[in-house]
Amino acid sequence: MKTGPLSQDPGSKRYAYRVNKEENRKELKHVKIDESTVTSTKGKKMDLPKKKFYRQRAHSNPFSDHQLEYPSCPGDMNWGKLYPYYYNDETKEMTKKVTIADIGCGFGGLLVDLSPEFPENLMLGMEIRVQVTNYVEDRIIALRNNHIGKYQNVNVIRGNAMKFLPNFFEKAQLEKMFFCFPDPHFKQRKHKARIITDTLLSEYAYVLKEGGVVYTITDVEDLHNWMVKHLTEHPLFERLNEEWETTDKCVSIMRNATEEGKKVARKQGAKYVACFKRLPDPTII
Ligand SMILES: C[S@@+](CC[C@H](N)C(=O)[O-])C[C@H]1O[C@@H](n2cnc3c(N)ncnc32)[C@H](O)[C@@H]1O
Repeated sequence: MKTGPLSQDPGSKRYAYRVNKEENRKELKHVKIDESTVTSTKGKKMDLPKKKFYRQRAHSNPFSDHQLEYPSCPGDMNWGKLYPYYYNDETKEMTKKVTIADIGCGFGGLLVDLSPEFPENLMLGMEIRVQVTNYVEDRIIALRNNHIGKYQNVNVIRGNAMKFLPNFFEKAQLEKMFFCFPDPHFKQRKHKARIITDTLLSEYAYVLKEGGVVYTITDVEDLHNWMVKHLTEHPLFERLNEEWETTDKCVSIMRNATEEGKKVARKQGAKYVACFKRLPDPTII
């Protein structure tokens, strides 16, 4: 499937918009945006990207070969490019690691709202669709440009979370993983494409630290029951109770921040939440 700007009609407004944004992205994506870069763009506020120019098919097959780029192991990843504020030029080391992941982050609303709430944490969105990832990158570039020093702790990569998670994260690296309004894959024969399955839960348990939390939210009751069943049956997760949910600030952010969550709210649909704690590894005798 062609998804780049060249797949569009070269005379269209969308084509021109995408080409322009692509140039801007190439120039600023990995730059440490500070006072000097803003001066070079003449101190102008940047417009936030417009979603209508990044439209793409709603679903991407998680089993197809997307020619994705991924590191052979977490240590091979160039994290300084994504979070230049946290890269020490002298030691050539990152000063922090990613501890929060938004799996299937869509248009990035959760990351943007979590960023100021967790200024000490680096957060990464992983998104499989190209244009949607481009949108989040452009959104972060504009936010960093318009609010100097802010939004430095969030970024996004195009990736398939069902295939390459341990290539990006070490064992026990993450504190929180969000699964917000994941694709429901309604038909029974498509259930294997759901992002919560027994096998994948073992991978999520691997990258989550003890006491870390998996957050799930959906408007599809059947999917909610599926996620609760699989997480409850998994030996390394334990459900957190409603009282915990009402006091945890991420739960209220997750209910309201994401684009899908807003859509559901507009339609006055139900939102089903379930959160699970990563248990300690059992002792092997
Ligand atoms: C229904 S949308 C929800 C987006 C966002 N979390 C929200 O709540 O607004 C699900 C997103 O997950 C992405 N996605 C699906 N499978 C994925 C995978 N294996 N790896 C990464 N992203 C995936 C889709 O492209 C889509 O943007």
